[in-house]
This record gives sequence, C-alpha cells and structure tokens, in this order.
Amino acid sequence: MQASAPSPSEPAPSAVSIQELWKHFGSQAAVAGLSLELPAGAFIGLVGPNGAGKTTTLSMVTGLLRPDQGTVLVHGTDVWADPVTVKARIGILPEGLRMFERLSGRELLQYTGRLRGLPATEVDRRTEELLAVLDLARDADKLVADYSTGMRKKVGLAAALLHNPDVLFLDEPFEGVDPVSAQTIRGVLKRYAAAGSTVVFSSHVMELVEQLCDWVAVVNAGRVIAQGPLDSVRGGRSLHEAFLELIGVREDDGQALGWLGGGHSGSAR
Ligand SMILES: Nc1ncnc2c1ncn2[C@@H]1O[C@H](COP(=O)(O)OP(=O)(O)OP(=O)(O)O)[C@@H](O)[C@H]1O
Repeated sequence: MQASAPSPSEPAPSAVSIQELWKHFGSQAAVAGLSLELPAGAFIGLVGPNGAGKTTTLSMVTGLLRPDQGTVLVHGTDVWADPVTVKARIGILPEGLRMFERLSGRELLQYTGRLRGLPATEVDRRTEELLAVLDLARDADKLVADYSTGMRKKVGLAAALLHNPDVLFLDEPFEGVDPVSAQTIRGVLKRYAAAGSTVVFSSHVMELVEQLCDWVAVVNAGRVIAQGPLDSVRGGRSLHEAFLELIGVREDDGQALGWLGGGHSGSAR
C-alpha cells in the first residue's frame, strides 16, 4: 500500500483521507475503489442502503479489517503502516461490539483506561464522569452481560471516548436505542464535536443525520456517490429525498406480490 502525504496547499486538513479502497469477499466487491476526504472538526454522516459497504469501510479505516488495496490516512498517518499511532488517536464503537461480559460497566471502563495507558487516578475520574453523563451511574456495578442494548451502546461509547481521541468512529450508534438514551448519546457527541474533534458515524436514519451532521457521504455499491457539506448534498431537498434520488430507487411496478393482502388464502395449498 502506498502512503502519500496530503498536499501542503490543502486549505482544511483532512481528519481521514481514504484513497481507492477495495475489499472483496469471494468474488463480490463489498468496497470497490472508495475514496473520501473527511474534514477535521466536522460531524460526518456516512449513509447508504443495506449492503452498501459502510461497515466494511469503517472496519478498514479503523484497522479492524485489512483492505485488499488502497490507503487510509488518519491525521496524516497510514492506518495499516502505523496502526499503533493511529489507534491511539481514534475511538471506535463498532457494530455488534463484543465486550468483556463478566466485568461491570465501571470495571470495563477502568480496564479500558488502563489499557490505553492512562494514569489510574485519571481513569477513575473520567470513568465516573462518563458514567454520570451517560446516565449509567446507577448500573455501574451491574455486569455488562446484563446490560440492555441501549446501555451497551452507552458503555461502548464511554470506552471509545475515555482516552479523548481526535476522531471517533461509530457504526449505527443509535440502532436499538430508545429516545431517552439517544438524546443522551447525542448530547455527548455534540459536546465532543464542539470541542473541535471529528465524529464519523454511519446511520440509516436520515432525519438524525440531518440534525447532527454538517458533512455527509453517500455510499452505494461500495463507492461514494456524493460527499460534501450537508446543504450541498441535499441540494434544497430533504436528505431523505436526495438519498432516494441518488440511490436511484426503483418504483414498484405493482406486478409483484399481487397475492398479498385482503385476507383471501388463494388456491395454492
Ligand atoms: N465477512 C463477510 N463475508 C462475506 N461477505 C460480507 C462480509 N462482510 C460483509 N459482506 C458483504 O459485503 C457487502 C457490504 O456489507 P456491509 O456490512 O459493509 O454493508 P453496510 O453498508 O454496512 O450494510 P448495512 O447497512 O445493512 O449494515 C454486503 O453484500 C455483505 O453481504
């Protein structure tokens, strides 16, 4: 893989620079020459239909899955040439995060903080603050195995933020999360982004992306089909409308599923 430094004439430095990324599973190209420049300090939404390649892309960008081809730089450092440097600067909340189930929420955060090399007193301070802000203090001594989906997302987010990363990657952070927990997560992410850090998250919920993000990338069939500031991608429409148009959603021709509905069982037995 080739590492190339960003051009010195670039006005706003990229937090993440992705060049011609490829990943095949068997004969299928899940990610097919995807290139993206994600601006530093932005709140970025990565949207695309099911199977578009969002999770595969995020996995390659965060050093969890090796690309077949292509380069990913995080603040100028090649993820696959120098993963240790990059991993110190990023936080990740992956989809279907596996956690140490037999630890309590508090123990999980303390363990994560020590793994990150933070001093014990700092780990304790940050752990208690994150538990309080994410409304987990009451359940801090419960085992992670007994956490609900929303609680798991919140403790995963706390673990991803503990070392105060420069860039935070979240794969579907709001999936399965109730409106109260979603509001709490949104508040923490907004606070984090307001301090100049970069958030990159994938979502299917266009309204949420519109509310939170100032920059959007639309992925389809393993490629980026639109990227830029939210308003330029929307082009005067809602993001939902722009998304459907960009993806080229097919109108139902009314032929299929003609048997469905009306409560008649039909003749086939
Ligand atoms: N480990 C794997 N083995 C085989 N195929 C895979 C694997 N991971 C992903 N794929 C395939 O790659 C394509 C992209 O999947 P990916 O999970 O990246 O999409 P996505 O945009 O995150 O989708 P969703 O929105 O449904 O989560 C899909 O066709 C999927 O079936």
